[in-house]
Amino acid sequence: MSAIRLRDARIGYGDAAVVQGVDLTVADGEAIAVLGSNGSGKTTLARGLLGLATVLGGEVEVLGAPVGRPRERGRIGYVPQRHTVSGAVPATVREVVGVGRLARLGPFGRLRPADRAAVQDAVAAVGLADRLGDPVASLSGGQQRRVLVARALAAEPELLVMDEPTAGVDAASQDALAAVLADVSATGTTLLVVTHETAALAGVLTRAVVVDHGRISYDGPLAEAGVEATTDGHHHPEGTGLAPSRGYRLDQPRVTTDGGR
Ligand SMILES: Nc1ncnc2c1ncn2[C@@H]1O[C@H](COP(=O)(O)OP(=O)(O)OP(=O)(O)O)[C@@H](O)[C@H]1O
Repeated sequence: MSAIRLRDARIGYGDAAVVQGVDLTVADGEAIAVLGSNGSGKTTLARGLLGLATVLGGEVEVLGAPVGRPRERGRIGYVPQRHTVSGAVPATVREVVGVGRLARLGPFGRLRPADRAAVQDAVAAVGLADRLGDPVASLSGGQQRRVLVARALAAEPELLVMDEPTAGVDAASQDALAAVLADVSATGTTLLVVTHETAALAGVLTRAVVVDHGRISYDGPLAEAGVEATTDGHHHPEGTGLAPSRGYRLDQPRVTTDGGR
């Protein structure tokens, strides 16, 4: 079974397609990066897999069933773009991550000791074990993104879709996150990660697709995806998440068309 299978997919909002003509098959257990310039349609593609953007045509199948078909909760994990946890919710790290675990249990589930252990493990995996009881609102933006990653991990999903999980996260945390994703990938979880920053995740994500004006312009090894290193080579941990902040610039993805891919 393929974890993800798109055939001539058109995805958008209302009746306007943002992504079109997309063919993409991701095998179970694969780890794939979705690259491309701002506004190219990466997020829309990811949201289409989750039923959060509209499939306007073609086929979009996830974990063996068309998107939108009711499925067991918790099989797909999602880390949304940019959003930090709502500061208005006076929830602790443990509670927010626990919600991820509840998704796996279903509407009437209750967290049992094994589930609480899974929550603790997920929080520890993102390096926030000492913040379990703290209000999420008291954490930095980057730490809050790690809470969202932990929330997705806690469900132990078969497919994990992440939209710029490293945006606004400092370099040390990016490396920690890469190690977590390597572990998750090693357990057979399929990863699809929208990112502008491939440097930290290059060891985990082997394949890449480049989205250009709503179409896939490259599909192949991440290492050959035509990204170019920034000239200064410095980290910019204060990155806003709105622009590439580290490692590689993808504003103008260079995809060669001379037969060398
Ligand atoms: N909810 C929405 N309703 C209507 N149009 C949208 C919506 N979300 C995004 N779009 C449009 O879809 C296009 C692609 O946006 P998308 O967020 O998919 O790009 P992206 O590649 O993820 O960009 P970035 O790298 O800046 O996050 C943009 O033109 C945007 O205006």
